[in-house]
Amino acid sequence: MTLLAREVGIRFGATDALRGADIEIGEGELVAVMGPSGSGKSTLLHVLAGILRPDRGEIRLGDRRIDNLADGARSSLRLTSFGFVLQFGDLVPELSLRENVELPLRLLKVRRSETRARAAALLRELEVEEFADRRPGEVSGGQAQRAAVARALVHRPAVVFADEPTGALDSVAGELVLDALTGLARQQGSAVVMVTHEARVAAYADRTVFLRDGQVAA
Ligand SMILES: Nc1ncnc2c1ncn2[C@@H]1O[C@H](COP(=O)(O)OP(=O)(O)OP(=O)(O)O)[C@@H](O)[C@H]1O
Repeated sequence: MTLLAREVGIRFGATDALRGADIEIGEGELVAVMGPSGSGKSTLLHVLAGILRPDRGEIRLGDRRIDNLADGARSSLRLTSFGFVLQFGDLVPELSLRENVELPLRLLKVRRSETRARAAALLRELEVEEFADRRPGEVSGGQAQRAAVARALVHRPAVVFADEPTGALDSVAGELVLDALTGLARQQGSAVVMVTHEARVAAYADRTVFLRDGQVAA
């Protein structure tokens, strides 16, 4: 499904964070978003993902307009169609890596046996199986972030949003996370929208979009 933002604007007080931003992410496409600090990268991600509601413009997922959905419908859309990887893995600290990865499927009421099998397969593929029963605080940052990648992809979302997914990692751990994120997304046909300030990270994407002053540069 294509994710499309057209003429999107949002203002925080006196700051126009987005000023008529246009972007289209094709089905299964990996797009990096770059631009100076304050240019609106994170805001664009949050608007595309239905976390922030734009003041103007529209967002569409496939043929469905999603920016004007009620809060409940937007939450359930996020759960079914989107996955998230943030800079500092936002895994639930009280749950094991395995339980964190299973969480989206449990919320979606997928059968228990299938939930277990899918989470286990991803944990194995991302090479964090041996730490699966530890909590996020008991593994390295890179291991936790790979579990966050598994959690973002386990329900095979249409789009995964990643905001500086390797920002807190050294380059070796960062590469493992990017290999995992982009490799799995390509394998299962999930699109990725990834905010980064590093060209090395953007190189994993099919295409890079540049933001400047709240607009997508041509
Ligand atoms: N909740 C908010 N309240 C007020 N201003 C905000 C808020 N969120 C973002 N802004 C402002 O909107 C503009 C865009 O912010 P945004 O975080 O999207 O930029 P960014 O390109 O992701 O920056 P960085 O690379 O530094 O993370 C900035 O001027 C920022 O100060």
